Amino acid sequence: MVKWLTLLGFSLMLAACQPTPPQPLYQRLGGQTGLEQIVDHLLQGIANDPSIARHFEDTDIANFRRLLIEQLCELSQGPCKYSGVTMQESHTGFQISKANFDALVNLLIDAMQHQGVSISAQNELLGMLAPMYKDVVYR
Ligand code: HEM
Repeated sequence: MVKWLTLLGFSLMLAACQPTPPQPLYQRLGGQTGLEQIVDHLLQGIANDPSIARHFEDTDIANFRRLLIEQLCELSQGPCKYSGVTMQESHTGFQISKANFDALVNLLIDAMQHQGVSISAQNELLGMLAPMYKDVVYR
């Protein structure tokens, strides 16, 4: 009996030591509220940087905000479905440069940092956005 209880005790201890799986990225970005705040901070950064803001002169910003939140939510496995057009379609004709792209990514990093998002979650999201470079720059 004592032997069984000892064994059970060890099993419970081992179970407690198992690393807990990381939360989905969506949660680590702060869920819907977190994403909204990240995007709002990013929009503020865009507004303050004339080299990026000039591209958005004719853009419906409220719609862009809604679509960007939707896209980031879907990418991070949140409960959303992106309803916008492809990255290639939406960026064609804007002649966005590599410097523009890097500047926007830096503003996003700044926004995530401000929101207290962990470095690993930041890198995960950035890793998902990096392949979009070819669809955004010099289209
Ligand atoms: C990975 C980086 C980027 C992501 C994830 C992204 C995402 C998006 C999304 C979701 C939309 C809305 C698409 C739609 O209307 O259906 C959009 C539109 C737009 N993006 Fe980006 N974007 C990125 C980089 C950039 C950069 C670097 C610039 C310029 C500096 C830029 C300028 C624009 C503009 C001007 C529009 C609005 C186009 C319009 O008014 O129809 N984007 N982007």
